[in-house]
Amino acid sequence: MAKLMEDEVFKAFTTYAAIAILKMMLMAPMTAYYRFTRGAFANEEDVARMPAEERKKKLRTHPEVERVRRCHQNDLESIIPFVLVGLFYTLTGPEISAALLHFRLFTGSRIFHTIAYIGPLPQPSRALSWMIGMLAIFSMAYRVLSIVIVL
Ligand SMILES: N[C@@H](CCC(=O)N[C@@H](CS)C(=O)NCC(=O)O)C(=O)O
Repeated sequence: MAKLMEDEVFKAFTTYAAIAILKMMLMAPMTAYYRFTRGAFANEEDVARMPAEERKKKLRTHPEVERVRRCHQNDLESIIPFVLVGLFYTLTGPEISAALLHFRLFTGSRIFHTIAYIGPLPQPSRALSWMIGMLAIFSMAYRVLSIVIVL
């Protein structure tokens, strides 16, 4: 394990995986921020301390809160596969330049995806950033499978 931690590709992977995971985790406090500022809560107990006439009004969905939640959901659909496939890819011993290209493209694309989703920026900016992230994962998966495939 200590030896793995000295490997340049593994260190690069750990760096970018940590950035992507932290970005994804930021979506939770961002959801909370949107809930409070837009006054849109999900559970009875969240509004229990509010005056009775406000309670019903605040127990609702809000388009901007839902947008942040969809963005968070999309991160989960993309960043978890990146962390798993990226780990397998790292273990195949790729060139550092190729590995960095994959990790940077993926992480950059996810940061841009969030900006495009929350902004919101006009399409196809979000779709393109999502596609770049997916391509990076598929390209890593292709290398993994072409090296280790056992059927
Ligand atoms: N679960 C996604 C699958 C396809 C996807 O991830 N599309 C990208 C590019 S259009 C996206 O940002 N979808 C919006 C979303 O997941 O809320 C969906 O329902 O749209």
